[in-house]
Amino acid sequence: MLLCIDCGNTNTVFSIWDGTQFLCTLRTSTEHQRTADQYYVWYSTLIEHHGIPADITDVIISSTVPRVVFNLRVFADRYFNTRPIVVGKAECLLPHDPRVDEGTAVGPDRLVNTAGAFDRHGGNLIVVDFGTATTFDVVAEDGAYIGGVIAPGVNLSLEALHMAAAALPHVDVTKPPAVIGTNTVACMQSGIFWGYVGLVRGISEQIRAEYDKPMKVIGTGGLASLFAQGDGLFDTIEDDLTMHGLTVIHAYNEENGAL
Ligand SMILES: Nc1ncnc2c1ncn2[C@@H]1O[C@H](COP(=O)(O)OP(=O)(O)O)[C@@H](O)[C@H]1O
Ligand SMILES: CC(C)(COP(=O)(O)O)[C@@H](O)C(=O)NCCC(=O)O
Ligand SMILES: [K+]
Repeated sequence: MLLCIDCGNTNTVFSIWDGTQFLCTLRTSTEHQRTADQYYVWYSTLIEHHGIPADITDVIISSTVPRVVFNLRVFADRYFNTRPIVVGKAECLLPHDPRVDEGTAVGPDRLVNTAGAFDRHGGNLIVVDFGTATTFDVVAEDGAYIGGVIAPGVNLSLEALHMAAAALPHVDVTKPPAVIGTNTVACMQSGIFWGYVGLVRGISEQIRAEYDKPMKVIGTGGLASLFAQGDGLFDTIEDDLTMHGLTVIHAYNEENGAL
């Protein structure tokens, strides 16, 4: 079985792929001090709790935080006796190489989203990922990542508002009942929710105009389903897109003898 690890700047997600389906998905906060042993204590406790028959033979890692990769490699080696493939490293083949400015280190999460989305939908796509940052990944006709947009994440923007303004409280992201807020919290929620709806709609439209071919828009990441309520933003929402991309890249490496 394959253990897929997607480490973002906020959360690290583990998912076990049995070749047909994901058996479980475990989420922990991303902390660069966490050791291989700490990962295992957390992982094995939950696996046992859920009664998952997990016989891990392979591990694939995508991490937007370079510092955590060392301990995740040790974790794979010590507890599963396997050498993981790490997306973005030379050892990991990609179905399509990105076409970006020379010297650009594209976020591995974006390469993985690209591979996952192309596998499901073919080319000419915009993938919108609501993570710590809100990213737009443009997938060309042939499946290559050709660039995109990086905007501040939804929670990051709310947090910045709270930190910078003495009278603004900490609030949760939610869809407010109206655009015109009649109290402070409602005003902030409106600014964030409708602000991001406008951002996603506007940027998607501008990408489409620049790209000049019909494109599908796919939403993913923790908050995508909330923004799906902002009608017509996405053609589809796929919460498991990054995990699916990891299985696609793993299979590609296996087929091409890189494992
Ligand atoms: N279902 C959810 N509802 C509300 N907030 C969420 C949900 N899932 C994730 N978040 C928040 O969205 C932000 C991005 O989360 P995540 O997608 O895990 O980011 P990353 O991949 O960058 O680690 C975090 O601040 C997280 O707390
Ligand atoms: C843009 C990101 C911070 C998004 O990370 P996330 O929100 O998933 O934690 C990450 O993809 C990254 O560090 N990218 C490197 C720069 C680039 O992709 O061009
Ligand atoms: K992400």
